[in-house]
Amino acid sequence: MERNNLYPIFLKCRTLDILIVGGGYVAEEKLYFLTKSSPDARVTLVAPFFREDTRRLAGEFGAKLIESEYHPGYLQDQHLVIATTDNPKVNEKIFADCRQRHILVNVADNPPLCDFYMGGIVTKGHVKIAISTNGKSPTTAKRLRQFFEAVLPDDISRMVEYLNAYRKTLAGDFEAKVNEMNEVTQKLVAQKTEI
Ligand SMILES: C[C@@]1(CC(=O)O)c2cc3[nH]c(cc4nc(cc5[nH]c(cc(n2)[C@H]1CCC(=O)O)[C@@](C)(CC(=O)O)[C@@H]5CCC(=O)O)C(CC(=O)O)=C4CCC(=O)O)c(CCC(=O)O)c3CC(=O)O
Ligand SMILES: NC(=O)C1=CN([C@@H]2O[C@H](COP(=O)(O)OP(=O)(O)OC[C@H]3O[C@@H](n4cnc5c(N)ncnc54)[C@H](O)[C@@H]3O)[C@@H](O)[C@H]2O)C=CC1
Repeated sequence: MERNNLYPIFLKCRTLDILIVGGGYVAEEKLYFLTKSSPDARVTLVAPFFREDTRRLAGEFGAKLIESEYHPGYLQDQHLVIATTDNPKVNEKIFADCRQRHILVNVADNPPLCDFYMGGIVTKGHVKIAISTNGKSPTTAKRLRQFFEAVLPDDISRMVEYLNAYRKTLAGDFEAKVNEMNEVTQKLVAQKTEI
C-alpha cells in the first residue's frame, strides 16, 4: 500500500516571510487557515485586485497587500511562496522562479508543483496536530481536523504545562529525566509502548 512520506515541520511563521500570489478565493482560504493557526505570521499578498473579504482578513492579521501582477522581484527576501492565481502559466513561472532561488513553493491547485502542502490543523493551546492525506483528499484532511477539534479536550494544554513544570523539578541526568517522564505518563497510553 502507498504511504505518506512527507515530513511535517512546525514553522515559526513570526520570523519567516510568506508570499501569497493571487487574491481570489483560494488565496483567501490559504490566508485564513495560515492566520488561524499562526496569527503572528508575516504575510504579503500580491494580485491586481483583492475582494473586500480578503482586505478585511488581511487587515485583521496585518498582512500586506500589493496591488500588482506577479513579478519575480516580489520573491526577494521571501522564505515560502504560495501561488494561487487562475493562470497556470503564471503559477508555473512562480514555481520555476522559486526553484531557481531555493525558496519553498506551493502551487495550491497543482500538487506536483508543491514542495510542501498545507495541512488540516488542530490547535488546543500548546498542542497542535497537523494532518495530511498526501495531497489525495483535502476534504478528508478537513473532516479529520473537525473530528480532532471535537474529541481533544480543551484543557489538554494544561497537561503539557504540568509536565513541563514537573520536568523542571527533576534532578538527575538526561536519562533519569527521560525515564521519570515516561514513567509518570505511561498510564496515558493503553499498553506498554516503545519510547
Ligand atoms: C495538495 C493541497 C495543496 C495545498 O493547497 O497545499 C491541496 C490541493 C487541492 N485542494 C483542492 C480542493 C479543496 N481543498 C479543500 C480544503 C483544504 N485543502 C487543504 C490542503 C491541500 N489542498 C493540500 C493537500 C493536503 C493534504 O495532504 O491532504 C487544506 C487541508 C489546508 C489549507 O487549505 O490550508 C484545506 C482544509 C482545511 C481545513 O478545513 O482544515 C477543499 C475542502 C473544502 O473546501 O470543503 C477542497 C474541495 C474539495 C475537493 O476538490 O477535494 C483541490 C482540487 C482543485 C480542483 O478541483 O481543481 C486541489 C488540487 C488537487 O488536489 O489537484
Ligand atoms: N476556488 C476553489 O475552491 C478552487 C479553485 N481552484 C483553482 O485555483 C485557481 C484559483 O482559484 P480562485 O482563487 O477561486 O480564482 P479567482 O478567480 O478567485 O482568483 C484568481 C486570482 O489570481 C489573480 N491573478 C491572476 N493573474 C495574476 C498575476 N499574473 N499575478 C498575480 N495575481 C494574478 C487574480 O487577480 C485573482 O485575484 C483556479 O485555477 C481554480 O480553478 C482549485 C481548487 C479549488
